[in-house]
Amino acid sequence: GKFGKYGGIFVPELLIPALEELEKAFLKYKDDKEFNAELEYYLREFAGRPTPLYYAENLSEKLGCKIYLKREDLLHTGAHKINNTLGQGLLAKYMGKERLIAETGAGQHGIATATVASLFGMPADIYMGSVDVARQKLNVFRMEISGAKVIPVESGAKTLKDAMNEAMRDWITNVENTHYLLGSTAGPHPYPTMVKHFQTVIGKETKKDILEKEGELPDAVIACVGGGSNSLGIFSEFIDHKEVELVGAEGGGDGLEGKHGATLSAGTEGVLHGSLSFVLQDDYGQISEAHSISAGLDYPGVGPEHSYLKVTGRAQYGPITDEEAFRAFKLLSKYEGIIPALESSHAVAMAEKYAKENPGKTIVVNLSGRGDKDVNIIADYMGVK
Ligand SMILES: CC/C=C(/N=C/c1c(COP(=O)(O)O)cnc(C)c1O)C(=O)O
Repeated sequence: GKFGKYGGIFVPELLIPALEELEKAFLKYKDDKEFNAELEYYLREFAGRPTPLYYAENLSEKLGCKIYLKREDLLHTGAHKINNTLGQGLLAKYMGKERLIAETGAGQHGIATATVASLFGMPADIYMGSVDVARQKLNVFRMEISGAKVIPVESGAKTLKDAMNEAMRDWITNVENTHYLLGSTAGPHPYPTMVKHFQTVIGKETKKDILEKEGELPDAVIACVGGGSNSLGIFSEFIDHKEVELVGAEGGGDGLEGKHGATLSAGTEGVLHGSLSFVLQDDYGQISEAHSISAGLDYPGVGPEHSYLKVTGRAQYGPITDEEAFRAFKLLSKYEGIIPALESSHAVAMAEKYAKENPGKTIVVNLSGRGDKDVNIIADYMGVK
């Protein structure tokens, strides 16, 4: 469970047996015919896969590049998160677990967990920082109407990091009957490997479609990076093709001089939530408070595989500020009639920057989610009452 030196298992002794049980089950079922037939059934009939690889004609005109959008925003529940929650939810069922818990920031992973809990007839407790409960109200309502319990977290920054702390604490107490459905490629082994595995369906579809449409691989694949799952899901199929540039857009918040969540752009090596990766920390090793207009990127850690891709130079990462993301949110809404999640807006803004420096290239942007959840944040940001 290592990516170079990154990854590993840095957890209290109490969690080791649960992680070993989970790894054993994942290795047993990941290539199992029956498991995959059932997973593919739900991905197709329930979540709505495959998603389009849409040629954004107006945006391409405007940016002077060929821009393709991978439409994970069209999935049931509105983001890529359901790829992972269907995989882990089914695995939990096969393992005989009776209860699901999860952390959430943007509420997309939360609703994707609540949705599969309803589908598989399990109770779900979703931990969510009270700051995020306030700024992603629509998703809190959706989780509760789906039968899940949203547990506000009041510790620390009251955002994603703190929600993960509480979820891990619950898991330690209830490890016998509970599966912790971790929502990104972070955390202790096997989570970074397992979550990426369930997200690689994005990259597989993208590679097939771009070859059909263009007859060759794209020049660049661009995605936003919070914990790192939608980006690894789409990067995965291109990593071995060195001619394809992989670009990650991080939450630049107020800029690198101010508060942000750009862990790979400005962080250092450290341990958080059970794995060695890059983190935002002060000189004493205390994890710093992150900030991003988008709750899903508002996280002072990042998955260990991204740390490996960064130090080996296989992928490039840069910050996109709140302001740049906000402008890209409006750009896509106005030019393509697609309202993106604020997280995904960071990838669109990064594509704009890439297009300016690389005219005439072919770019694939992972549109990880839709922006319904964010309209009140945008309205406030615009000063619209
Ligand atoms: C697991 C906590 C992250 C959440 N969301 C992260 C997110 C992200 C960033 O997460 P990653 O793909 O895992 O980097 C990108 N796009 C959308 C639409 C997101 O909602 C959540 O709680 O919904």
